[in-house]
Amino acid sequence: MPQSKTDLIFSNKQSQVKDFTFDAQVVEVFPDMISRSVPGYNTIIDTIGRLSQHYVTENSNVYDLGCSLGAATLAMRKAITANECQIIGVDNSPAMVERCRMHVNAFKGQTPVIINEADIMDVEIENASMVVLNFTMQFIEADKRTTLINKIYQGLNPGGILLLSEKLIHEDNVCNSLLIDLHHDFKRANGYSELEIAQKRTALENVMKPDSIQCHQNRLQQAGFTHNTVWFQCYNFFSLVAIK
Ligand SMILES: Nc1ncnc2c1ncn2[C@@H]1O[C@H](C[S@+](CC[C@H]([NH3+])C(=O)[O-])CC(=O)[O-])[C@@H](O)[C@H]1O
Ligand SMILES: O=C(O)C(=O)Cc1ccccc1
Repeated sequence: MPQSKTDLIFSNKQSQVKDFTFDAQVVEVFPDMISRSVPGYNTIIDTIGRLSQHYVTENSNVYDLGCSLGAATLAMRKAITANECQIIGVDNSPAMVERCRMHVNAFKGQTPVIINEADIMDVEIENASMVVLNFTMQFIEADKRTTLINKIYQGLNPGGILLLSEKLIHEDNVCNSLLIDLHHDFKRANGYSELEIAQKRTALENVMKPDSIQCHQNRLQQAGFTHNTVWFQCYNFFSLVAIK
């Protein structure tokens, strides 16, 4: 990923903090924002690449839903060894899609990549060996999440894998506060001020609604996934894999 500008979006006091959107201003600083805000982000991207090497099969589709600037797509394109497959990245932010296409075109790779500007709720999933939802489902309305996971299950081939990463809430209030405090410490250690932390929290309040790990696992089981395991957790962020 090319060098990114420093995220200063929430550094000045705003009289009214607006709901967070993935606009051109966010795109400009996104790599810096996500790596300073999400513990383990780079580990997760590396692991997505590793998993794609194992799970992506010949003549199949690979989906990166909510692909942002294409970090997961590029990690998979580097790692995939199977022939005749394609990666389909999807994002509904025009600014993200434009920059993502630039990133994808800046590197060469064996596996073809298509970046579609669309709502992931409208995308058909078919003949998939791997689907990535890396910190995207938390932005989908809660009542649509079951439909989305069911659609992914239906579109996966037997043996196919879903990688799902999300911010989480802990069902126990004391543990939940502890995890949030540790996340805020992490942000402070990465140079964010109290004002930046507080204003971003307000901006995300209406647009990002995390579920508990238990809620995610129940949804996956109800969709038909018989195997799933959390492979990563740091504070209130986790990543799991589910296999059909
Ligand atoms: N309904 C939707 N349809 C399509 N895209 C959507 C939708 N809702 C949100 N998005 C898109 O989902 C992405 C979420 S960021 C994913 C990081 C990436 N996966 C990464 O591995 O770097 C996570 C974060 O910033 O916390 C944004 O680009 C939105 O435009
Ligand atoms: O910053 C946060 O608190 C997050 O939850 C992570 C994040 C990262 C990038 C955009 C939106 C949320």
